[in-house]
Amino acid sequence: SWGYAANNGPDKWADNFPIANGPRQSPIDIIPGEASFDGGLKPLSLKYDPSTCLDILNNGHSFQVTFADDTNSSTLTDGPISGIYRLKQFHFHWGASDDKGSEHTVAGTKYPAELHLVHWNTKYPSFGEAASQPDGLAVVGVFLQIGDHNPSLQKVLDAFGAIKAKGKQTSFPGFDPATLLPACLDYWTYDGSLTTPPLLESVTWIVCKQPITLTSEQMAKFRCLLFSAEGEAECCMVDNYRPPQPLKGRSVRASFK
Ligand SMILES: NS(=O)(=O)c1ccc(B(O)O)cc1
Ligand SMILES: [Zn+2]
Repeated sequence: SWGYAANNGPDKWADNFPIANGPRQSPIDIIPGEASFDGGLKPLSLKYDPSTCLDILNNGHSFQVTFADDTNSSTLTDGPISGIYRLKQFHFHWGASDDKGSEHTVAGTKYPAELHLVHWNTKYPSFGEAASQPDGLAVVGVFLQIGDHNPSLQKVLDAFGAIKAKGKQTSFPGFDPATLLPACLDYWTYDGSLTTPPLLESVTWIVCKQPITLTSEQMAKFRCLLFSAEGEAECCMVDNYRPPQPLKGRSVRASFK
């Protein structure tokens, strides 16, 4: 099935997922000078309850931390969206070296990694239903850049020993994803898609301007995970990012001047 290798990677996804060439695909290159400030955009309201944090999983494409989404305990409201969106999971994309790894880029600049906090619109009965609707999902993207040690991220990295191979999962209680957010929540927003198959065009993207930091040693730990399952030839989980896609006439709005 799909992956990030030459034979099953982003350039091949259109074979099985023709929407890969659709009108609102993600990620994109964000050009700040071409984004239009929209004074009507509200500040993001992210309210997360650490008790909804369930487990951490290596799904063979990334690792993800999954949340209980049966109540409105961990939500995204305001910003560019209307209504209440529930946090379902967060995951990352990263490179084989610190000079690449993010999915969105900023005037061509690649960051070493990108965090995605995935939320679904509670006007629909479930994540699966929402994922097929044009206003079904809202993903908050946060860039990672090399700098100071990140104690919050270290808690996630410390769980990697239990999820090295594809399909491994372990309980991960009490983690507060708000500790992964930058101090400043200025953002760009545009209508886009999932960045992996099925590439559904159901995402309101909310990309934070300010990165969070981690050390190069912390970044190196991401690269110890495996795409491969136990017993298979080991394949390091790196370069699990889709490159920027054509804007196709879309507007990118900025919440800040
Ligand atoms: N990379 S992403 O945030 O666009 C994303 C989120 C969820 C899913 B999924 O649930 O299949 C796929 C991609
Ligand atoms: Zn993602």
